[in-house]
Amino acid sequence: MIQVEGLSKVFRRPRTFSGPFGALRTLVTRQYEERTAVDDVSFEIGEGEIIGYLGPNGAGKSTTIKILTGILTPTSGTVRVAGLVPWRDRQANARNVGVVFGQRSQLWWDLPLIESLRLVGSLYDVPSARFETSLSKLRDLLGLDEFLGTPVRQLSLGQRMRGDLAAAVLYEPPLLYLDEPTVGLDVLAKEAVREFVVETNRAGRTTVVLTTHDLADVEALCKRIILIDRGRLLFDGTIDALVNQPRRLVVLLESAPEVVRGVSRDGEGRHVFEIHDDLPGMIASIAAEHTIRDLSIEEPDLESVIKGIYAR
Ligand SMILES: Nc1ncnc2c1ncn2[C@@H]1O[C@H](COP(=O)(O)OP(=O)(O)OP(=O)(O)O)[C@@H](O)[C@H]1O
Repeated sequence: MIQVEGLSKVFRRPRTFSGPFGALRTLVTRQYEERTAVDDVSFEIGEGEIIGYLGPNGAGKSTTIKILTGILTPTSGTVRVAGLVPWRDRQANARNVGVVFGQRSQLWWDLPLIESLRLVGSLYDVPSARFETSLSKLRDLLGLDEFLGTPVRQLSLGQRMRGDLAAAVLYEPPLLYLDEPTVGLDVLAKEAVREFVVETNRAGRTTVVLTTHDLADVEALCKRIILIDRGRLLFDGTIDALVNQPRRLVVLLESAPEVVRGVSRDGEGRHVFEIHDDLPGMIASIAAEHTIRDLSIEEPDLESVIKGIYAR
């Protein structure tokens, strides 16, 4: 469904000067600085997958999504989305994709939700019978009835998000980009969004690319994740492969030596050992040479594993 090969995006913006006459200096010097937002990234996403596209703030996630939706042109690399080059075939590509940005609505602020949905239907040339069937399914699935006649600006965040989701899938695109779809929502509303994504993916084999900082979304929805940081791809694989790592023994020693059994002290003065077999034997051999102040056993969880990858 999506093929990305050697994708890079470098932004070039005027260098700004501060201080007295800074604005004038910015104007007259015309110096530019470059920022590489996406740096030689390659991946493939198959039909029907739900992928978590993750990274810390400024990692390059939105820039990648903007390239995949055709809003931005890359500096180099090749991209195919359902066989199309998104920035060249922008209109055809737009028909293949639904997009939801959690931080801002795509709906018409002053129109009742139903009118916004009708407009989306006509913009995407959805025949009226198909529109009505699709709308009636979405009314059930997203519980739209109680606020279909309400202007979008009066909707609560959770209602607005349900409206945005409906607009994104009304024309049944094979591909859905969700950018922080649960940001700011309460627990129940988050759950409703996740159920909707699972159902949409299941019913129409819709491919979903999800960017989020909420790892509960990722654990609920994605089998596979792609991690990027500072524009570079750090990991591409299943969550199972990430989390299925040895448990760890964390030890705080009285004398805090630099190295114990080949393991260096970390920034918090702890020694962290991978547990492969005989845990009591491991503890006994450490205790034979050092006084143990504290010890604990850590199960690998997605958050700590991801933090570990970012820290590398
Ligand atoms: N239009 C632009 N002009 C210049 N620099 C930009 C532009 N858009 C993004 N950047 C820079 O590119 C880098 C990647 O930004 P991007 O928005 O893709 O990150 P992100 O992973 O989506 O972050 P977040 O999680 O905070 O939304 C950042 O350093 C950002 O400042």
